[in-house]
Amino acid sequence: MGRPFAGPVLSAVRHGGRLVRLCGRAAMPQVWGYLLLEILIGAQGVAAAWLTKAVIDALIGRARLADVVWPVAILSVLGLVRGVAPLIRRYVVAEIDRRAALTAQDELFAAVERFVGLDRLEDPVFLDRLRLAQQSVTAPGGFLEAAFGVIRGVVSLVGFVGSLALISPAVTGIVVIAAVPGFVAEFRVSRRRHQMFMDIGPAQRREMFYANLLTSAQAAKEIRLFRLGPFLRGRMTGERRATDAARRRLDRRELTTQTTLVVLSIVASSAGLLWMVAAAGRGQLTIGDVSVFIAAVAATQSGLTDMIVSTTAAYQDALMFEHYEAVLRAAPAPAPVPPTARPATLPPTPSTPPASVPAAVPALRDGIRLREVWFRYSDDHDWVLRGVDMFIPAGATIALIGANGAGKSTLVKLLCRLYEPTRGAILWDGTDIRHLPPEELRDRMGAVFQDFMAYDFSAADNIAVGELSALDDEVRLREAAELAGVHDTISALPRGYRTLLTRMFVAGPGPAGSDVGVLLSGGQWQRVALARAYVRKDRDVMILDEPSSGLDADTEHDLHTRLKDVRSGRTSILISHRLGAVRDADMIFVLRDGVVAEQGTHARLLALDGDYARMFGLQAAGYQSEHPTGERVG
Ligand SMILES: Nc1ncnc2c1ncn2[C@@H]1O[C@H](COP(=O)(O)OP(=O)(O)OP(=O)(O)O)[C@@H](O)[C@H]1O
Repeated sequence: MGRPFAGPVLSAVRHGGRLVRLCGRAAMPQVWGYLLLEILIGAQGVAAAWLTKAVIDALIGRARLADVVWPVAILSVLGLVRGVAPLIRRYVVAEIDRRAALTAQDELFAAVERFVGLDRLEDPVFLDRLRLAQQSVTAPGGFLEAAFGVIRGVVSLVGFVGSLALISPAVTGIVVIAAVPGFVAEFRVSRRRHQMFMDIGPAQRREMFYANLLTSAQAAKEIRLFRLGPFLRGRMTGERRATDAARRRLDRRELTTQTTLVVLSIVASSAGLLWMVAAAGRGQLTIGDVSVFIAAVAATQSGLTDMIVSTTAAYQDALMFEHYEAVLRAAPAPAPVPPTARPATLPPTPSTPPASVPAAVPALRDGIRLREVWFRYSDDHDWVLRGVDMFIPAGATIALIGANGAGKSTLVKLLCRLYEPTRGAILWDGTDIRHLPPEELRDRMGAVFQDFMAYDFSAADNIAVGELSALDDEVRLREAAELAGVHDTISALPRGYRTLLTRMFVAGPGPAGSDVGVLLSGGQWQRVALARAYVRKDRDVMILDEPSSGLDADTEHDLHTRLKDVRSGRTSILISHRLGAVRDADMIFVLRDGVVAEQGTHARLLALDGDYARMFGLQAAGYQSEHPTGERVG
């Protein structure tokens, strides 16, 4: 075995060891029980063969019935073991699978949660690895089944090969040596299969994307209207055909390998049979010997084949588990959580505590400074920010404006530490936010993002996700909804705040006949997202990225007047294309070409007669021309 073969095998052994430890952590008694069962199943075959020989030889030697009672009784017990043990084994493996998969899934998602920013979740290589990691732990018991199958095979083979060797060392050698090429070939196929899984990852992800699109209610409007169905189906099946072709190539290789293995073993067993017939003819073997020999050759061959299949399956699972370990390794180590600081969670509390750190971010006193901030999403992307200098005074309401793609949303994502500046720094009262615990920093902020989430939860839960401590606090939820102007809408729903804002998970009509999921309009959803931000209105910094784009004129006006009262004395960052909505801000920043091109109050920027004045003039002119009386508006 050369280095290129030994390296992956050793690494698979290491990963396999960790996979066993994972199963042990999740279901230790079951793992031990399973191992004992496999040893028992492996040993019973050999014992049965020798007991059968004893019975046959005794009967041929005209022994009394009493002499064979015990061997026959033990044979019956062994028969029972052979029948029942596999059933128990199936149950135990399923139980190990359930427990270990639960632990592994929780650990995996806890690790994903610990990544500070979003960059990993936007990295296709990482996403492929994550998918393989998820796949690798859907049935961790599968690895044990394969690995313990090898142990069972070893126990059984040692017995049968030993028995065979007692009768004919030469035949034993032939049978064992005939299996070696199969072993090596199967390992090679295994490695290729693992590589194939990696290679087809992107195509599988695209296929999944098309499949989800074709069944998404949101996408259905455009798919029906533009008749996109056949086009998307064509792309989906195209991806499937490509992955199927890769699988087929490998299946053919495996078929060739396994056929060769079977032919080799049949040749070996035929040679053994010939020898045995000749030896029995010469009177060198008893009938009992013949029975043991036939059982041993058959068992050795099938045992070797099973071992090859089990070993390569275990090898394959261990290689796949490497992806799970890589994700866990890449995630920052979990920080200890003070027992009292544990937040309420939605949905039910995971068994592993979420990453958190002791409070270390002080309330904002002076302000947030962006110092020469440069940013691009990756080395392959263009610069979005090219040296932004900006000071956001504590307690002020500031507005960010600029053309589409100017980098406004990017800038606020940097403030939340969802990405790190490529160069420069963001200072929270003079401290670089990279030195602050991200969870604590985010705890000091509230936000409505442009692409806010519409969760398939109830209305109450949809607001409470902004502040989980308010989950059961109807007064706070209602207050937030009132501020966002959505209380009346929610109250009028069939189950008020407990109405599901989705039709995905409705279980059917309840006693009141009102268990219907309700779909909200775009503007209503936006108000729910606003309520989600308002429920944490006491936070130091509130970010509202296009909070009013879907709102009607009355609500938009309401939102901005209320925001001032609600946030008075607290820092707010407002992004909007409707300049009328931001004119009252204490400071307006205009982003252009990756830098702050203009800054000042509304009046100052108008006086400056730059971009802001031009854009404001355009919008104001639009309103004026539409005004029925022709009077000035603004
Ligand atoms: N996750 C991302 N990965 C790569 N590029 C991105 C990502 N998000 C945004 N961009 C790019 O960064 C640039 C700035 O985007 P950003 O969303 O910050 O602009 P914006 O000023 O908020 O625009 P808009 O007014 O249209 O909302 C755009 O060119 C966009 O394509």
